[in-house]
Amino acid sequence: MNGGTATNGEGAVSKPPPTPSPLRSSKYTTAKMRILITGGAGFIGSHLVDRLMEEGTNEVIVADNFFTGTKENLKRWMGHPNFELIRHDVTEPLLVEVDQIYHLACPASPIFYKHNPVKTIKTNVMGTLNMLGLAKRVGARILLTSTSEVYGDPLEHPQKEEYWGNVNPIGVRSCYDEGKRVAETLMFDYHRQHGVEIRIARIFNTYGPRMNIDDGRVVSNFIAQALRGEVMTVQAPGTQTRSFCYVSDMVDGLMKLMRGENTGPINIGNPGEFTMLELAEAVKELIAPEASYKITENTPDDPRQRKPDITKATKLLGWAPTVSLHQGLPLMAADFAERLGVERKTD
Ligand SMILES: O=c1ccn([C@@H]2O[C@H](COP(=O)(O)OP(=O)(O)O[C@H]3OC[C@@H](O)[C@H](O)[C@H]3O)[C@@H](O)[C@H]2O)c(=O)[nH]1
Repeated sequence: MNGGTATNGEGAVSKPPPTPSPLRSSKYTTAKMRILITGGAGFIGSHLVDRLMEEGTNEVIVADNFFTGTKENLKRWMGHPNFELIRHDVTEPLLVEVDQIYHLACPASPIFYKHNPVKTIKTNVMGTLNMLGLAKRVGARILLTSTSEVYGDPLEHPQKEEYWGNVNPIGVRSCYDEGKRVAETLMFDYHRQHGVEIRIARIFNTYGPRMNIDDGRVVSNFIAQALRGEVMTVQAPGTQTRSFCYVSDMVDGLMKLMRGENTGPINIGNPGEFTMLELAEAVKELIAPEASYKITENTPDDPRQRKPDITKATKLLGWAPTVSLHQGLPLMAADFAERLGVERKTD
């Protein structure tokens, strides 16, 4: 918990955060931590819920508006005494007494976040303001899942946290990348002005079981297409690169960041870098040798390269990814095949 006073960076001291209700430490409470996860019904959020619930000592509250998340992802925990699910949109204020907030809520697939850009930027700006207001009121530590998209179409490669990015402020991706940049600003202003304990993760492309099958992102598209016997759609030119992190590694990094002493921002991602053509080849090799691909039209402002420098995560959090793309793709394909009802040859 956030115990003492904090300086606002200009020498002034802000008020100490409120102490939790005395009932929280009564003998009837078995949970050590009460943790709110916004977007907890989504892909990364639900894996984080699993990890926190499996620890057995946490009470987990999920707030989700189910725009891209689903109850299905959480069905394992429904009815568990340490678990609560609230249908809630973070653009509205939320009042719950918690110790930690993992603030993940926001559509993350470009086709979804561009679908209603005004809503996306509201989610990033008002949603983060609301969660910071909550953190301030109850003295909770808050972690924001920011994104590699804050680096835009990066002119430095690989991307270090010190790089300020190359972002188009009026483009079709701006609702997301500028939205997350403002969210980071809000986090630091609440930290400096009000002493809120913040953590910022810049997460790079993440994949794994439970991604929406028609999510629109590249790994889910290629796997779903390969399993359905469709042609994989490599968007031009195909030489653009991404670095793909398996979801269990991502969750591990987020938890280490939340529990460590560094505010961040810290890059969490797998530095293995692949062109989209190489990714299509890997899906062919590992999942469906008969699959084929075609080059299709790309969308505006698509970053040409992306690869995290994870020196900070390694040094400050003792974190590094453990699952390679070649190990992770078949695990995700098994989940997709099951959900699609596709029989796969296992020889
Ligand atoms: O079917 C497809 C989909 C996408 N692509 C390409 O694959 C690359 C990656 O695209 P994705 O849609 O998966 O994701 P992006 O890297 O553009 O954005 C992502 O960045 C990091 C996170 O914050 C978000 O998950 C998301 O915004 C792009 O170059 C895109 O052109 C394809 O080649 N084929």
